[in-house]
Amino acid sequence: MNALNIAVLGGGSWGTTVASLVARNTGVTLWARNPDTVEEINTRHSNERYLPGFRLVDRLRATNDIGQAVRNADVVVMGIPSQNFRSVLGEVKQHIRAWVPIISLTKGLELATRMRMTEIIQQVLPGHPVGVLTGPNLAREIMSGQAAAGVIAMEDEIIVQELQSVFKSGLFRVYTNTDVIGCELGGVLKNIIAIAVGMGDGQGAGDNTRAALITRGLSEITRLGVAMGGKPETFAGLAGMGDMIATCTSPQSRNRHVGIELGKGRSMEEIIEEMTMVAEGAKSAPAVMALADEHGVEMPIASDVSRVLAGDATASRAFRGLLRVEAGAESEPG
Ligand SMILES: NC(=O)c1ccc[n+]([C@@H]2O[C@H](COP(=O)([O-])OP(=O)(O)OC[C@H]3O[C@@H](n4cnc5c(N)ncnc54)[C@H](O)[C@@H]3O)[C@@H](O)[C@H]2O)c1
Ligand SMILES: O=P(O)(O)OC[C@H](O)CO
Repeated sequence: MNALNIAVLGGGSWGTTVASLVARNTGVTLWARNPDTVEEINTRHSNERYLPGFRLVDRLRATNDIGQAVRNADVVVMGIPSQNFRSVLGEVKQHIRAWVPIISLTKGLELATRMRMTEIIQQVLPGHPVGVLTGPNLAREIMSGQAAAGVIAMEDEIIVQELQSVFKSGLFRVYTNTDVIGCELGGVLKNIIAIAVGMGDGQGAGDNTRAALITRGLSEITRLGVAMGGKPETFAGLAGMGDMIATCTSPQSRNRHVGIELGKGRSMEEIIEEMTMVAEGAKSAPAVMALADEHGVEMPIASDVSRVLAGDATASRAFRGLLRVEAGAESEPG
């Protein structure tokens, strides 16, 4: 048992899952903005809206007072979707103690600035050690007790090893990595490829097609990730290939779900209206394309997905285009 106080912010699927996992190891306060969610977690040990049918660890405590969660925290964990991340950090700033590490669970970019979440943390709260917890980690599968592996990435080799023991548990194996940029971008960029794979699946594409999209998708996200400062080997690990496989093949993935519905010919408005949870790839796609332009990286799959998301192409046209592209050497884009 650790003696650290951990604040997990965000009472959605992943924030609640991580808080429940960590509560097996040490004290956790989960901050959720919805008072009903807080009441339900504290009295019934469940969060039915996001994790239906699952029981949370009894000793997990929730609050809707962010100051109460953050004031005595030794580590702050951010499970807030990317477009609201900065505003919540602004509230964190009013309560956090000096040098407390901040770990992001979020797999998106801020649309207005194209920034990664760890960049936003460094901007809003300079001096705090920053990191990400990422990898092939579908919340409901972890809640159901299936074995999984993740990665905690921080630049400081000593702090990252200390935090590894906060997050790991019997069936959740946590590896360390010092490539924060690569690990963070692996989680962000795979979401767009999962939408592409979903678009194919929604149109009845085969297993060979899915494998081609995943493999070519991995190569284009690696090119951008490396251009932005990530290490190539990170994209072959859990945060890259691992998360690509989980997200592109799981019926639980929200990003793949968006792609499937687009593939069936539905509009983004209809799809989003029916979803209660976030699909980060749909939000971050324009920022990803702007970064690809800025770094001179060709991303044909992401570019077609972006056009469909923006309503500038239909999924069936884009998908036919993806398969029609003239093939060159395997090491080249396209
Ligand atoms: N669900 C997963 O399996 C999973 C796994 C790994 C990473 N992630 C990532 O974790 C992040 C969070 O995803 P999730 O699955 O928990 O999403 P979710 O849609 O299940 O829940 C999001 C939560 O954030 C809360 N929220 C949104 N804006 C807020 C604000 N301004 N203040 C306070 N709370 C706010 C919502 O009320 C909701 O409780 C995403 O970036 C996602 O990509 C999710
Ligand atoms: O449900 P998704 O598509 O947001 O994916 C969840 C996680 O990122 C999988 O690791």
